[in-house]
Amino acid sequence: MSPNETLFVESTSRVRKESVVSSMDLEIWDFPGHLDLDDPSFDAEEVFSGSTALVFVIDAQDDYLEALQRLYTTVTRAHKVNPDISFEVLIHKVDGLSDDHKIETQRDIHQRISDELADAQLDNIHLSFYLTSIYDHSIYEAISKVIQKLIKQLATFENLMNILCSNSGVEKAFLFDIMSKVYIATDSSPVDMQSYELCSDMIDVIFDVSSIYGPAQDAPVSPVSPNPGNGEGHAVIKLNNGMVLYLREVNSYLSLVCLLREDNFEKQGLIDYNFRCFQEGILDVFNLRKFGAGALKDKYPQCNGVGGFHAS
Ligand SMILES: Nc1nc2c(ncn2[C@@H]2O[C@H](COP(=O)(O)OP(=O)(O)OP(=O)(O)O)[C@@H](O)[C@H]2O)c(=O)[nH]1
Repeated sequence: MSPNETLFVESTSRVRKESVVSSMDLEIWDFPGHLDLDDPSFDAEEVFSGSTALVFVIDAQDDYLEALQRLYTTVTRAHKVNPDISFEVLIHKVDGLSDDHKIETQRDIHQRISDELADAQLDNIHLSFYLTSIYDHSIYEAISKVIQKLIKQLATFENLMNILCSNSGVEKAFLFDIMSKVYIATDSSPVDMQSYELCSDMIDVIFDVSSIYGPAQDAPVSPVSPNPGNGEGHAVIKLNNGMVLYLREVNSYLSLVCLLREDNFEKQGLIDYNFRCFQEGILDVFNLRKFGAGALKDKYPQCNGVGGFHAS
C-alpha cells in the first residue's frame, strides 16, 4: 500500500484479526485506539496470553500524554497476564518533526513511561522505541526489527548470511519477506539506512515490472521467477557508483538481496554456488522449524534439533 492509499483506510472500530500470508505464520490483531481495557467484555487473558509481541502506536504529531496513559495501562495489564510478551512502541508520523524534535520526543516518551513503571516497581518491564513514518523506510525497518525478535532461529540465519557475505565479496545482504518487504535477517555488519533503502527499493522495482510484464499469477507469490518458488529467479541492477544489487529468490516468499562491488560480481559463478549452499541451509532451518528435528535426521545425523544443527 502506498502512503497516499492510507488516506482511504477506514478507522478501526472493532478488534480485527488478520492472518498474514508470508514466510512466517503471523496473526495480527488490530485494536481500535479507543478500546477500553476495563470494559468487562474485554478478555485480557484471551488477548494477551497467546501473544508474542504488543505493538503500541503513538501519534507523534498529536498531544501524546493521553496515549502514554493508555500505554502504561496496556503494558501493565499485558505483562500481568503474559510476562514473556515483548513491548514495541512506534512513535509514528515523525515526518512532521525536525530531527532534534524527533530525538527530544523519543527521550521524553521514554522518560515519562519509565518513570511511571519505576513508580509502580515495574522497572523490569522493557520497552523498545522506534521513530517511524510511512513516508520513508523507517516503518519497514521498525517492523523488521519487531518480527526478527520473534524468530528463534535468527542467530542461525545471521550466521548463514555472514558466511555467504564473507565468502562471496558481498558488502551487505538482507533476507526479505517479499510480500511485506520486511527483512527477516541480515548479516551482522551494521545496517546503514542507505543500503537498506536501495535493497528494499529493488524489491519494489522487480515487483512492479514483473506485475506489469510478467506472467499472470493469481496467488501472491515471488515475482522474480517464471516458475515461482523453484528458487531459480534472480535479477541484477548495476548502479552508477560501481556497486551491484543482486536479488536471488530463496523460495516463494523469501528473496535475498545483496549489495556488492562490481569487481566482486565478476565471480558470479562462485556467488551463485555459495548462494545455493546458503539457500539449502535456510530451507533446512525452515523445515526443521516446521517438521521438527526428524525432518533432517537423515541428512544431518549429527542434528540434535535444539541448536545442534550446523548448516555450513
Ligand atoms: N504524516 C503522516 N501521516 C500518516 C502516517 N501514517 C498514517 N498517516 C495518516 O494518518 C491517517 C490515519 O491516521 P490515524 O487517524 O492516526 O489512524 P489510527 O489512529 O490508526 O486510526 P484508527 O484505525 O481509528 O485507530 C491517514 O490519513 C494516514 O494517511 C505517517 O507516518 N505520517
